[in-house]
Amino acid sequence: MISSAAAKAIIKEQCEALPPVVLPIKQAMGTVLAEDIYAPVDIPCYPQSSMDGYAFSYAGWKPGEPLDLYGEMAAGSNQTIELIPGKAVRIFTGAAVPPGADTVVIQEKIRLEGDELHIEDPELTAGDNVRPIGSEISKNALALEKGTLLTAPGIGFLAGIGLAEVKVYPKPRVAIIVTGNELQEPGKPLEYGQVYESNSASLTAALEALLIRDIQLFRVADNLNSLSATLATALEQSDLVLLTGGISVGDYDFTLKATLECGIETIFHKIKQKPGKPILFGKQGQKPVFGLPGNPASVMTCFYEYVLVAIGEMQHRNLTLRKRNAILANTVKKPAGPTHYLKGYADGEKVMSLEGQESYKLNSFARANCLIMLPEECTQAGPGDEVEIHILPF
Ligand SMILES: Nc1nc2c(c(=O)[nH]1)N[C@H]1C(S)=C(S)[C@@H](COP(=O)(O)OP(=O)(O)OC[C@H]3O[C@@H](n4cnc5c(N)ncnc54)[C@H](O)[C@@H]3O)O[C@H]1N2
Ligand code: MOO
Repeated sequence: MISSAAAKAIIKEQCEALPPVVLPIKQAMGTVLAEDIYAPVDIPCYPQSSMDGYAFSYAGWKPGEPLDLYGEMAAGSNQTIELIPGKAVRIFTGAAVPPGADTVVIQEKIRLEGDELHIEDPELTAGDNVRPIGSEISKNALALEKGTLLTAPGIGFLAGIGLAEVKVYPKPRVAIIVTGNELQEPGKPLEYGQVYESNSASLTAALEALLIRDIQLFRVADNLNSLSATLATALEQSDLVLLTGGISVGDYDFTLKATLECGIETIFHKIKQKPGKPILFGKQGQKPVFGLPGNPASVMTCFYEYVLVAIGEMQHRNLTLRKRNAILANTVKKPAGPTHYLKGYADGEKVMSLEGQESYKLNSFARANCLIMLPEECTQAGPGDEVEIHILPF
């Protein structure tokens, strides 16, 4: 059985970025640029007033003397005014500062007497309140580098330089296959021996939090033929397959067999850890496949510790949970051997291991904001001890 750290390294090495696609920028949130972007135009592409006020030539003005008012420039106006020294044009924020003018005085700092404009701003200097051509970015300059994660402001920036689409590494299309005869849909009454199916809900929510929207859900009974057929379909229609359940050693656990029938190469099966020991990671060609142990807390732990690593590689970004050290507030015990991931709640420097760590329980996970990582050799840690925590992305 491999260690948790080795498993992460293998996933990172085995997964690769999906081929780049061109997307409308409004669909590119959370993707990573697959090319350098150069500005197609100067921004701003004309000298632009940053305030409501009056534009004039600073050199053509004698402080203390009034300027003659001459016309108006509103934002969006395309009229061409050539301003001669000694005159001032009424101007509004965003409007083009006309040729001949180079400075804007704000309207709070003037006095009007008929058509005479008296400037009452002793601090005013040449060029004030005017955004020069190309002052945000000049034409053909590098706007954003390949590898940049597109955030909301980043998308706005690209729109602001006039781009309608961008070449990015796309988000994966994900298939979730939940297996188990005992599973009942939430909202329906439970029969004897049934459990509510929750893995598809938690996985879908975790994927949607990454803005992954192309998610297909398959529910399959514990039957090798059905599972193999469903897995084959899922592989055809997605970039990443997540199975839950059926990966252990029971007579009705068919996940490993189905992956082999579908030509999936097993990269590893089982990690020296708790929860989630029987996890399987395989690939069909370049397509990653995870067999997640069915217990709901194992599914979530494996998603955040391992599946995120794979999705990050596929999207050309690092999605690994952020790590830091924290001071443990209570006592935890474990046998030497496996790495343990405990549901924890971190508050400032301190972290508390929550009640209810068994892998069938989500009630502690629902209140957690981190996972406490207890390394293989650790057998006990207590109040005041420093532990490594992995911050959950919510
Ligand atoms: N003899 C052994 N038995 C088990 C071992 C072992 O090493 N030897 N490992 C245990 C561990 S650890 C885990 S984890 C589980 C993993 O089992 P499977 O992946 O085969 O999962 P299932 O048996 O199908 O389900 C486990 C558990 O989770 C519930 N479940 C499954 N799917 C869902 C779902 N979609 N929503 C909610 N709950 C689900 C299922 O009802 C079971 O209670 O194996 C141990 N056994
Ligand atoms: O390691 Mo399995 O995930 O508890 O219960």
